Amino acid sequence: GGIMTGKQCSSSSIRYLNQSEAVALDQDLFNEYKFSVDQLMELAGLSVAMAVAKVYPPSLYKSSLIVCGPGNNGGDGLVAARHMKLFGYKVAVHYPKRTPRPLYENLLHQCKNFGVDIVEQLPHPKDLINDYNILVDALFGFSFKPPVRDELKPALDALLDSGLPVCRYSKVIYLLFCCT
Ligand SMILES: NC(=O)C1=CN([C@@H]2O[C@H](COP(=O)(O)OP(=O)(O)OC[C@H]3O[C@@H](n4cnc5c(N)ncnc54)[C@H](OP(=O)(O)O)[C@@H]3O)[C@@H](O)[C@H]2O)[C@@H](O)CC1
Repeated sequence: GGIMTGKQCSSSSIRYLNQSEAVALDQDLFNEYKFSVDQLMELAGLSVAMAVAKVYPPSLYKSSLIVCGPGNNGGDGLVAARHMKLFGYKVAVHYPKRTPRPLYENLLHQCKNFGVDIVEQLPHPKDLINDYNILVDALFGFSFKPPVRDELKPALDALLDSGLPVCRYSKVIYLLFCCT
């Protein structure tokens, strides 16, 4: 049995997964439950958008910036961007390192078609506050190996140094939404 087996979701049993548990859960979802990557990514991104909207409603935090990394975590961010746009946010995506795979290319295409603004060059972290009310961290998931390489350092600095609220997420979010 995998990590999902026999687990009940109740508020008292909710806790964060560590990196190896998140990887194991992923393997369970693929191998035992036969989910596809796009299915899981759509569920993850929608859950992120719903969680963000619950904590930072678009009526109060109108303008959002989602910082997307090169892997599946970045893909979750692209999905979240599309849903957040539908929820009424003004949405911008910064996606500095693009992995040439149809999965990501199609998600980016969908973002553009949904009116998400693609920002190539970020302003200085301290100036982000002039344009945005919240940031969403979709830079790395469980395959991140520190230290961060130079190519993605500016994206990370934006998330660390803006002074804006930053929504961070992990697998646990969509597990919660699966269970409730
Ligand atoms: N598995 C699934 O199907 C699903 C997973 N989901 C989500 O995906 C997350 C895991 O996704 P993932 O395995 O693609 O890896 P992720 O952490 O996003 O990034 C890897 C990228 O980062 C790069 N990189 C690493 N270290 C670096 C460094 N120091 N500095 C710079 N770059 C660095 C690395 O580059 P590389 O080292 O390979 O050249 C690679 O390009 C998981 O946490 C969950 O949120 C959901 O979508 C549901 C479906």
